[in-house]
Amino acid sequence: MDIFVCTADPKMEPPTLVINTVLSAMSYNYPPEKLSVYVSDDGGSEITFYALLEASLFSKHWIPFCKRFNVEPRAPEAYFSQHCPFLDGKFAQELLAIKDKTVHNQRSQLITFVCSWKKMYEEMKTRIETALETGKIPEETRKQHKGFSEWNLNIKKSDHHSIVQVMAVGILIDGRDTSSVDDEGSRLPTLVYMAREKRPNWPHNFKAGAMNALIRVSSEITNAPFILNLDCDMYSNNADTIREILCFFMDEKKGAEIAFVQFPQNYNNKTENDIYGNACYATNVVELAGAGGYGAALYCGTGCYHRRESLSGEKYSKGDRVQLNTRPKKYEGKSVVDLEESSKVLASCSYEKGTQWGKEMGLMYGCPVEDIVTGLAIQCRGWKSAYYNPERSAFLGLAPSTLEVGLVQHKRWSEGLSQIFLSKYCPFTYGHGRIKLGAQMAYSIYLLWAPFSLPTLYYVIVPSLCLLKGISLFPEVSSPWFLPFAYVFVAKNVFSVLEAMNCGSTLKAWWNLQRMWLIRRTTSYFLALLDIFKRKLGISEITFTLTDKIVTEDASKRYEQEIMEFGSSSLMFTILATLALLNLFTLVGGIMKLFMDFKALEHLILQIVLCGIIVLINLPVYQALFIRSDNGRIPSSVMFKSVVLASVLCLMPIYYNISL
Ligand SMILES: O=c1ccn([C@@H]2O[C@H](COP(=O)(O)OP(=O)(O)O[C@H]3O[C@H](CO)[C@@H](O)[C@H](O)[C@H]3O)[C@@H](O)[C@H]2O)c(=O)[nH]1
Ligand SMILES: [Mn+2]
Repeated sequence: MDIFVCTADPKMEPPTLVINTVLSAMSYNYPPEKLSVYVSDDGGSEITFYALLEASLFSKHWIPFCKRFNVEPRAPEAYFSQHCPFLDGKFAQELLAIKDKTVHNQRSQLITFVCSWKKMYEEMKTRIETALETGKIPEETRKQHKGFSEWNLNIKKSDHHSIVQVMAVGILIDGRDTSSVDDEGSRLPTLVYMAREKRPNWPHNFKAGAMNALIRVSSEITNAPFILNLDCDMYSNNADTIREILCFFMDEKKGAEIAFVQFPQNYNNKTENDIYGNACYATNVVELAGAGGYGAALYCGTGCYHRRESLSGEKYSKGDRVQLNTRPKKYEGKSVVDLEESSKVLASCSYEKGTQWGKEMGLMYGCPVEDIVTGLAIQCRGWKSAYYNPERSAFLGLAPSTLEVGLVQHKRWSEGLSQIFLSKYCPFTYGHGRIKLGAQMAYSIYLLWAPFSLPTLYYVIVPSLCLLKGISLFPEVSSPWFLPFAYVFVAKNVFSVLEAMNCGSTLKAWWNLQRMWLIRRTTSYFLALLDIFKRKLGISEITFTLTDKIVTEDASKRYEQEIMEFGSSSLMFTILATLALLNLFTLVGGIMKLFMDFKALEHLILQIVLCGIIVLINLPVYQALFIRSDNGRIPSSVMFKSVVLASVLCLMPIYYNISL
């Protein structure tokens, strides 16, 4: 099993986060000589390399501890934060009360261990954080690994990751080496650091480029038949997952056709009522599982186990039974230095020139959601994929904890997804005859996110403006045509609430999700749609805005209290505040009109209901505009712009023609 962990920027993705993921992956319950962890560092940062060196030393104590006491989760930060009560006075009292001697001894031994490893972990964390702040690595450590010499020549600063010219492959632990053992004398898994070469004039293809370099480098070093792909913020939360997924791949009847097994993205920082709609209750339990039912689970970029052949571009053909134990082991007999040197060639910019990498081989280039399009292409090459959502989350990651970060992420996603729909990979054409119709449709509900912004914008602008002018758009209450409208509205929402609650959501979380859908569709998806057109016209290029994994203490407090975070003058906030105000103005205007002419209620009722719901859903926006005074409120410049824009919209004359 080769495990790939991708990271791209030591400031936005702190090295301590990366090593937590790495340590959790290294301590899987799986034979260490068959387990390797590869870290791709697109930031080319010496500090990340240093952090990994620290982690490799820490792992010698951590792995045997985890295995001996069978602890979970095995990411130290998460473990210590969950087991803090362990160390307080109450626990000591409970310990005294345990009569059984063996249990008592075991418990007290565990506590001694936890205390000493926690201290050791905290010290290591401080060293790494100091190194990150000062940009300096202790001289002592520098001497410990020749890998640091890579940073002597070319770069001083790793901030400019697009001009970073470091190329390094450092094998920090060589799993073949019988002398690299942990505290208890057991072998350690292999640990490799890779920073592929980057040059200003070569496209580096973001995460897809990093993954492809990892596929090649790992094939040179360990060449395991299965690959687990993790983002740097997603730690393993269950040490037995590898053994579980092997049941899919090695199933006598159906195993051979399985290309990958995808787990849902779950988060360890989610709050009770999921203010930013990250938890995806119904998506994880119903939608993705449904696609998996068609043998076409979507590849979601992290928490996914792959069969190496399928990821490298091979087609599935019936009767092809891969002999897992007879794979060529190219690395046998080669020294670490040789392996590092030969891997560097594979991680260089020019290696892919004139090859099929990024097209037929590896992850696909040219799309900001490389994961989804690659998964679809693999399925169209005849493979099947499975979706697995066990009771205990297999992985836990970090969900965006501010509104802006979440919206930027959705913009990238919706842009990439709709780009697939408009490309030759459109599931209805490319997938025709290759994947089932149900699977094509399952893909399309995501691929059409961006265009869905248009009807949503229509519904939040036009009916409200017409209400203000007294123009009726929907059937009157007494008309038989009123029924279908009312039915669709009620049935859709009742169903949606029941479904969400059934999947573990709370009522408030469902309501919050409705707000997020409204906001996403009118901001992220709309802007994504504009960018898609710009790209079609050749005006803009594809980008990948990294999701920031750290927030200020102040903002993270508000996140825990589920108070929406605005606090910047992003264009998206101007749009959402304008729409919220527009509906507030039109609702007030509409109601005033009713006071003058009560009979109008009959034909304006649906618009009033619609406008009223939009206002209700936007309550946190009005609070952020007018009531709140903390740093997360909507800045006054945005407020000013949106008041002007909403008023202009209200004053706009509307010409209409009733021909009925
Ligand atoms: O040039 C890059 C950019 C990103 N990454 C890594 O890619 C991962 C995902 O980036 P992130 O900013 O966290 O994006 P998310 O939106 O949170 O990621 C989701 O969406 C992406 C596609 O848009 C997928 O690649 C991810 O796997 C999936 O988790 C992270 O580990 C990054 O370090 C790189 O290695 N190189
Ligand atoms: Mn992420």
